[in-house]
Order: sequence, then structure tokens, then C-alpha cells
Amino acid sequence: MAFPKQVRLVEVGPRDGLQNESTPIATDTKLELIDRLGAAGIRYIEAASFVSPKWVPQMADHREVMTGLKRRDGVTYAALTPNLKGLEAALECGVEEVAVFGAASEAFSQKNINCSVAESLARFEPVLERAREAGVRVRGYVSCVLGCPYEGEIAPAKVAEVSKALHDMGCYEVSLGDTIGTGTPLTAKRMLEAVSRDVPMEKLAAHFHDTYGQAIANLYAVLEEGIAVIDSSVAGLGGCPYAKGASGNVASEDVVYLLNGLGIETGIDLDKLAATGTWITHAIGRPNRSKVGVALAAR
Ligand SMILES: CC(C)(COP(=O)([O-])OP(=O)([O-])OC[C@H]1O[C@@H](n2cnc3c(N)ncnc32)[C@H](O)[C@@H]1OP(=O)([O-])[O-])[C@@H](O)C(=O)NCCC(=O)NCCSC(=O)C[C@@](C)(O)CC(=O)[O-]
Repeated sequence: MAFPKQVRLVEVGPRDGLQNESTPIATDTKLELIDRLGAAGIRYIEAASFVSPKWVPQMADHREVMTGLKRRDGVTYAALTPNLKGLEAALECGVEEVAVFGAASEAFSQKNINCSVAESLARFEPVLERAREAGVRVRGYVSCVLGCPYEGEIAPAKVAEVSKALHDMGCYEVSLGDTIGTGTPLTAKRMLEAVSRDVPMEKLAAHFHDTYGQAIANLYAVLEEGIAVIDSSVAGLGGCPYAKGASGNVASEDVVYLLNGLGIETGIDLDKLAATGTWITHAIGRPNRSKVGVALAAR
């Protein structure tokens, strides 16, 4: 299969990247990060998460973030909404797109959102219904598609089942999360083969963490299969509060460098993106986990 001509990057740094930080990060720093990402040409930014502040304290300023944004034309600013309470709050803040998040692992679902996979899907139905009424598109996430911190291996058939359920209930796109980064190109391809039998490839996105250093290789593998939407996080920020040891998402700078090398268009200014990665890692006192970002900063 040929590579796609264009790839859409979904920048999850302000949400997935920051949600796990234990030291509070100023809302202004989050807003500046989001603005810099937009200025670098990113067209889709997951800006906040309307979850319980008791569960994820770092996202407690979701209202301030969503209402404080300097919205740029052509940029979508999205938020996670696990239930109706989160959705209603996000709608009050003028959100234009939201995401629900489920898992292919029962144990992870319990730890992450305090319910079974079946209960989570039932909980998402009214979220989809209300979002449809409000004219807001809903993305769906499936966590643990290539392994679970509690259950180990996850069957591709289970990933396909949950992905299909999200697609059938109206999620316009399903993002496949290798939450703990244990996948390899072969397992990533096998999982995608199974899922794409039930959900069209153009409705799928890859959301790979780089814990085992496999994310770029895995992305190359799924690009070959036809994936054209990639989630990433500037400077490779992140980790998951409910997946111990999980490191960040694949770094956005590394993904853009890969795509540039393949002649795939993204519309993103790599130098500006790398400068954003340097800035945010200094601002929050974290190492820059983007190899490309570090290399460009050293030139
Ligand atoms: C889903 C719940 C809320 C269920 O949590 P629960 O305790 O079962 O919910 P509840 O309905 O019983 O409510 C308990 C309390 O939470 C409040 N509450 C209830 N809902 C909300 C809301 N939306 N916003 C704010 N507050 C809320 C509610 O009002 C109540 O407050 P209290 O009466 O105790 O003061 C909880 O488990 C939760 O917030 N979990 C968050 C998990 C999370 O954010 N995880 C990280 C994101 S997922 C991820 O990173 C993976 C992904 C997407 O990136 C892909 C990948 O890499 O795999």
C-alpha cells in the first residue's frame, strides 16, 4: 500500500502531555503552549480535559484553558469529556469538538474511568447524543490496543470490538492508543488489520506512546497500511496517570521529521514546532524527549 499524500497531526501535548505532571502548571503557560502550537501550523490541538479534578488535578483548570484560548482560524481546539457532566461543562466553554475515551482492557477501564468497558460504552451513548444535538463532533479513543499494564497482551479482536462500538455510536474517528508503548511494527500492523475490517481505515488514527522507543517504527508500519491521522505530543511530553511507567506520546517533532522525509504534507513548520518543544520543556523543567527537537536546538 502507498503512503498517504497528507497526514493530519493531532497535537495532544497540552492534554496528554501535561495531565501527568504533579507540580501545578500555570494556566497561562498552557495557553501560551497552545498558542505557539497553533503558530507552528498545527491545525488540531487537544487543549484540555473535562474530567474529575480529584482524578486528574492537573486538568482542573479546563474551563480557564478553554475560555482563555486565542482561537486561530482553521484550528480545532478539542477536549476530553468522559461523561455528560464533562460534556455540559465543555459546551458551556464553547468547545467545538470533544473526545470520549474507552479501553480494550477491562482492568485499565476500571482504573482509568472507574467502570467496565461495557458500562463505559453505555455512558458514552448519551454523550454522543447530546454532542450531536449541540453540533459538536466526537472522537473516540481506545486505550491499551497493543498491551495493558494490568492484563498484558490484548487480543486484536477485542480492540476491533471496542473500536467498532465507538464508530457505530457515531464517533467520526477512532484513535488507537498504545498506552504503554509496548507495540512493535508487526503487532501494530496485526492490530490495525483486525480493526480496519470493522472500521474504515480513513476513520482510524494512531496514538502511540514511545515508552519502548518503538513509536516511530510503529508509525511507519501503520502509515504503510494507510493511516493518515497521527496523535503526538510536542517534545514527547506525557505519560498516563493510570499506566505506571508509561512515557510520553511520540514526539510531534520526530513525527513531522519522518513525514517530511517521506514527502508527506503536514503544513507544519518544524523549526517553530521544535522551538515550542524547547520552550515548554524549559518552562516546566522537563527533559526534551524529541530527538529531532534536541538536534535542531543544538545546531
Ligand atoms: C470518569 C470519572 C469522572 C468517573 O469517576 P467516578 O468517581 O466513577 O464518577 P462519579 O460520577 O461517581 O462522580 C464522582 C465525583 O466526580 C465528579 N465528576 C464526575 N464527572 C466529572 C467530570 N466530567 N468533571 C468534573 N467532575 C466530575 C462528580 O461530580 C463527583 O464529585 P464529588 O461529588 O465527589 O465532589 C473519573 O474516573 C475520571 O475523571 N477519570 C479521569 C481519567 C483520566 O482523565 N485519565 C486520563 C485520560 S485517558 C488517557 O490518557 C488515554 C488516552 C486517551 O490518551 C489514550 C491512550 O494513550 O491510551
